[in-house]
Amino acid sequence: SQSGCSLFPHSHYWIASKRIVTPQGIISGAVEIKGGSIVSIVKNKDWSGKFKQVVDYGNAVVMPGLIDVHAHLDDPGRAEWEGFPSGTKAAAAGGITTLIDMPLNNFPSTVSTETLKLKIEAAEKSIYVDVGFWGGLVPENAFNATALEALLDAGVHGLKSFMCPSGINDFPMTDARHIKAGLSVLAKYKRPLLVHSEIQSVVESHLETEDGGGDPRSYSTYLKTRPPSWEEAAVRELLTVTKDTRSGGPAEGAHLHVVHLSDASSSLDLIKEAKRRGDSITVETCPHYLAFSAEEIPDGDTRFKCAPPIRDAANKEKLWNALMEGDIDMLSSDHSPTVPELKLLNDGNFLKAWGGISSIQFVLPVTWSYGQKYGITLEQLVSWWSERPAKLAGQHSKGAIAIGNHADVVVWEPEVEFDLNEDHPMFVKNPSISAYIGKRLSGKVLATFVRGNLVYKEGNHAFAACGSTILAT
Ligand SMILES: NC(=O)NC(NC(N)=O)C(=O)[O-]
Ligand SMILES: [Zn+2]
Ligand SMILES: [Zn+2]
Repeated sequence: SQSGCSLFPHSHYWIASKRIVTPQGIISGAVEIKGGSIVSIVKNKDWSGKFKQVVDYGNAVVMPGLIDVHAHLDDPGRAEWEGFPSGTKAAAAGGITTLIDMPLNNFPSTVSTETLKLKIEAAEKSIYVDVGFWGGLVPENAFNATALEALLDAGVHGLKSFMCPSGINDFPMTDARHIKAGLSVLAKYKRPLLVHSEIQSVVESHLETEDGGGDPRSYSTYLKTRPPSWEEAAVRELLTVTKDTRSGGPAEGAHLHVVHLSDASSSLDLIKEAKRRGDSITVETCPHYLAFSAEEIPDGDTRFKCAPPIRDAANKEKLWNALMEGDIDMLSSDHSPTVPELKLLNDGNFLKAWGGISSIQFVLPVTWSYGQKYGITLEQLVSWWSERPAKLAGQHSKGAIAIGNHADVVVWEPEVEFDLNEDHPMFVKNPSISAYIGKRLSGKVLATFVRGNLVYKEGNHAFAACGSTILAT
């Protein structure tokens, strides 16, 4: 390790624990790390006392670092909303070792080789974890295969598009024709298309432009403006093109990933059906849809505003069931912060406030804490937060504690509870806008290693930002 990159600057050492989560099960033993990679994994009886550089974490859990495939770090252009330094410090403090940054909310949006270059320049030397990039699929480039290929050649891991207005002027929405064209290019690269799946219906959008038909400080007013039928309409439309991804189809090799599913009813049923038919499709949901329900969102508390919206408690139960059944494939943060002024916290107007939940540092304890009721296991956490996200983002050397993989590791204590208040070290730029502040959670991150560098330890970060930008090849 270069000096300053690690709080434990050794290039050859062992991480020991009684609970190491591996693809072969949970073992008691040690993980040998050399030159930033995992070189061996040994069971307790085989190693005790033999090695010199051992960090023994006792009963704390050692598992692969989380991979967040959906984060908006807003850099360059809107770094006051988050930015690479604070966003990746928060990620490291939350046990996330890799994140894939979304192509919008930064300015300019990442939709070309030139704008990707700006992203990479902004990220270099200012990231504490590994960071990759999604590129934007927008009307301007969708029918221009040369431009899309250039963007994919330049290293984006796949593309992202919106089927409704994104709220960002230089990131317009796409329709099924654009998506079909994008998929045919992605097929050659075997990379995915991620889609924000809501289609604004004329009648209901009318409500939003008016006053929502009710008190704008009441969450139910906002909820009515984005009904589940918006998600259902989008998924239905998407499925007209995902059949191209089937084996032997014109876009075989491409993959469609539905981001931040909130509707656990018709939209999910359609996705399940498409999977059964052999379409290459996956779906994620986010901790805020699993933690909160519409009924409990206080009037005027716009920290909870996001799109698609958090729905009722019955829907939340269905989301958990779908996750436990394997119908929802993975989790992501959809960390989408802004400055407190745009959340309109004083005004409390749900119709006008910025939509997006600030969460990146908290997703591990949130998933764990709210999942207790459903009996979630450490292996499921790893599957939802590491293994499957790694696969989606084409990160074959990440996502598992396995020999040959990058030494990307989170060490945490599932049983330790804490209050998310001013006493808890927080690294997101604008913590006041996070819906999780004030909650009591279980699951404290002790240490985070990225490629063998101890980048975070009990409230402290490594002196230097030595995360890598990861480009698809
Ligand atoms: N422009 C945004 O970042 N929007 C985000 N906002 C949310 N989720 O409320 C998103 O992912 O759609
Ligand atoms: Zn979205
Ligand atoms: Zn998002």
